[in-house]
Amino acid sequence: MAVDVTVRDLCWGPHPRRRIIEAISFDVPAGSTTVIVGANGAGKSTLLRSIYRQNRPVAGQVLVGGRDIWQMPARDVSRLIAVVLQEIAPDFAFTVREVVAMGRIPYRDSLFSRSTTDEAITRQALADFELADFAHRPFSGLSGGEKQRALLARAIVQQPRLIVLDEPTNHLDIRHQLEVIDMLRRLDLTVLVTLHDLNLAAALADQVLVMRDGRICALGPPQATLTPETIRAAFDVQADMDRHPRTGRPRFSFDLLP
Ligand SMILES: Nc1ncnc2c1ncn2[C@@H]1O[C@H](COP(=O)(O)OP(=O)(O)OP(=O)(O)O)[C@@H](O)[C@H]1O
Repeated sequence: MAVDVTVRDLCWGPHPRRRIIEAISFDVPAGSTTVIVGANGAGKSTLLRSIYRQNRPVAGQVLVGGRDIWQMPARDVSRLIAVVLQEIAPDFAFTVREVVAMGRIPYRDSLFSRSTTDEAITRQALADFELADFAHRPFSGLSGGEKQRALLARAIVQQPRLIVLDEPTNHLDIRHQLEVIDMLRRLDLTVLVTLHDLNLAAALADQVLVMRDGRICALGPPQATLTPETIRAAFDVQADMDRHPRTGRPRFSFDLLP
């Protein structure tokens, strides 16, 4: 079951005189999708790190399902939140099946115990993500897109209530990008995701959070936030917008400012 997320007055910086994100507040209703967009260096990944319990905030709170994640044991958080990161993991000496099965670790009594439930969930995810044919190949031998799919499958077998994804479509071809968006739309989970592609963001989001220089510069449904004015303010580009013929959602093409 999905959980809601509340972020209040969140600030983080590497040392007291340098803040990278400042006074970030927003709510993500249970089961909804919030897409974070912003220029390179705007602070998107830094914001996510405080939400999935990597960077302890210097001020503010992150509540997931009403609980402050910085007051919870790490193991409990790992049953609540799954993370798919932008950096492809270094070349593990593991097979694809082993990498996907790692998502079950928060449910194991010991690192090496494995239940038949773990096996069944892992097998299903390998099939759902079209990874069954690669299951026994080394993870390191996969293409960038195949690795990304394996890391998504690992997040899903974790059976989280909230999934946090940093640029999950980065290495994917257009069909696999659309499949990831479609999968995220169908998940019965709360989704928090950064995307650089504003057309994908508009297609997926219930809510868009636009960041600029470590702060929120727009927050709300895509029709209200992904406007040429906001895009110009956040990215310094000119955006021409029309509506998608089937969904009515915003659709863009871009140019450098004259
Ligand atoms: N631990 C750190 N120490 C110092 N600076 C940091 C640290 N972490 C992040 N930064 C800086 O904070 C800024 C925001 O980085 P962040 O990775 O959050 O941006 P982003 O919006 O995710 O960018 P991109 O779209 O390029 O992935 C960058 O200038 C980065 O160098």
